[in-house]
Amino acid sequence: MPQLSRFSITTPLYYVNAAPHIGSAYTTLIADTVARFARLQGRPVLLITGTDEHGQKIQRTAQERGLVPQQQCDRVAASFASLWKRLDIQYDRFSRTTAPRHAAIVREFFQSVWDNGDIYLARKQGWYCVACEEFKEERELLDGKYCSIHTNKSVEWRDEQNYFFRLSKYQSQLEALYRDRPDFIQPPARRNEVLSFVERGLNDFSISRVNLDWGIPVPTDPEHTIYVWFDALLGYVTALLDPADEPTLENALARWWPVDLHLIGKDILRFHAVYWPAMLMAAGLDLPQRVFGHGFLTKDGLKMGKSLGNTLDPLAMVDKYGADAVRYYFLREVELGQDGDFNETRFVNLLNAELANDLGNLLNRTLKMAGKYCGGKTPPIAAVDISSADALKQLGSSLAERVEDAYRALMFNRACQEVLALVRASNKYLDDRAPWSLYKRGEQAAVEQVLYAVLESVRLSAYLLSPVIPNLSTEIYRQLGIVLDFNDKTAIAQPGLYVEHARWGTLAPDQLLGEAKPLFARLELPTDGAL
Ligand SMILES: Nc1ncnc2c1ncn2[C@@H]1O[C@H](COP(=O)(O)OP(=O)(O)OP(=O)(O)O)[C@@H](O)[C@H]1O
Ligand SMILES: [Zn+2]
Repeated sequence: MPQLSRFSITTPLYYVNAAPHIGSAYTTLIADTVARFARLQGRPVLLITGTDEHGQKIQRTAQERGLVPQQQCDRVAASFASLWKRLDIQYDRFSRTTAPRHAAIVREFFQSVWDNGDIYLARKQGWYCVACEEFKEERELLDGKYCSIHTNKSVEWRDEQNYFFRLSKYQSQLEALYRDRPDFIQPPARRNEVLSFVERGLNDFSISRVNLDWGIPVPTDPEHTIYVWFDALLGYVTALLDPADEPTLENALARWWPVDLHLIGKDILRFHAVYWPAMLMAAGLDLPQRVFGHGFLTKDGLKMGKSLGNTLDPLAMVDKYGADAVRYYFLREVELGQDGDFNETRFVNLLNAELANDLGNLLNRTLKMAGKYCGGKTPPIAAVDISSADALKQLGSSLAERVEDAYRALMFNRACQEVLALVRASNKYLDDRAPWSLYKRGEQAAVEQVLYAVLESVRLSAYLLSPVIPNLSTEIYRQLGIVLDFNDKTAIAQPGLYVEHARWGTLAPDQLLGEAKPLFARLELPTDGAL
């Protein structure tokens, strides 16, 4: 069997200024779904997430809470890791920028850019948003000098000696990159944003701070601390080290570099699509394959964020509704790249309609019929004996290809809708063929054919939705009498499994079915106990 290509994906390394919220969970859920789909196909996968722990934002937050910065970092990093567990996120690496190995990587990288002549000392004046950890152009600010992302934080004037990175030197190389690799930045709206930013002309940016000790000292001048973003982006590289590796760039880049996909929110697009590739060029390293900047989850039109505090608590959501429900809602409901406003009533209605009714009831009523009409076993027929004109066989046979395309294009809502189309067609098929009447008329062969076609369609749906709803998919398989745990990375990556399970017609005849149980309990509409 040919070796399938490796796949590496990153989420942002989240600031540890506050516990994670549903926005941080959103990016991580998507990344996990992409990673799970690649694993399902048998590809070697590395999913990187982690935390960005340096800088003034963290130092100040720790001060406000009466903690030393490392305590603040340890507490919040742990809350991220435990949320990912609750949401069934299977990351391979959790990169923390306060790890000593990371400092070694940053020093080596800085030195290599320094040796390339791309770092110099100069005076920096400008408006700084501590919540963004970014200098802002005056024209970008709201009235009263507020940050346009952190609308409750006013920017601060800075005038200091900083080390600068010669970004301007990479103007034409960056333009060539965007031209030659039109897919480097996605979706197109984000690409256009970057193109027009770069067209205006790139300025060198400062990569050190003075009067800040919470960070990594500049190797050539320890009075200065490396700018948090210069350090944080390299957290992706540190994460590539195997635990036993010496922390050198060579070791880090040996296996998984370049990263296939940096998945981020649109707030940090410039860092990933402009600064980061230029930094890599300066160090003579390969560039990542693609950067996807998704939209914001909003509340009343404003980006939910830790700094604004207008967030939803993902733990409360998981406690109330379960991980699969949360995963399904965000992947199915929001078109990646667009903003999405969260609405709990819509959440409940969608899950009731699609998971409880369309999918759950279909499985339940078909299993009950199989219990009555086929002795609790899968019907004793083979898929090849079902006519190729059969509606479900037809739809099911081409489904994997469409769903694969959708996952590859990161169009999860489309992937879910494609599967849902088979589920809905199965419900209609069952109603139209009415196996209960066929049974009364003694048409056993027809009953078996109908039940096989529906059960097999449910199985295929569960398989293809498993990157989104791994627990429900495992439960569907169990009820169908098939042992496969979609949270078991090794089990799902067995060679040949994808080819076998992603096609229509895999369900074996005459096998004992599992016990039928309601798959997904209907949710109550929110009243006063709303999230
Ligand atoms: N409202 C949101 N919608 C979608 N993604 C979000 C949202 N908020 C944060 N994210 C994700 O988190 C990343 C930013 O991480 P960060 O740690 O800065 O979180 P934050 O909540 O935006 O913090 P702050 O409000 O302090 O800026 C974004 O690029 C995106 O991946
Ligand atoms: Zn800001």
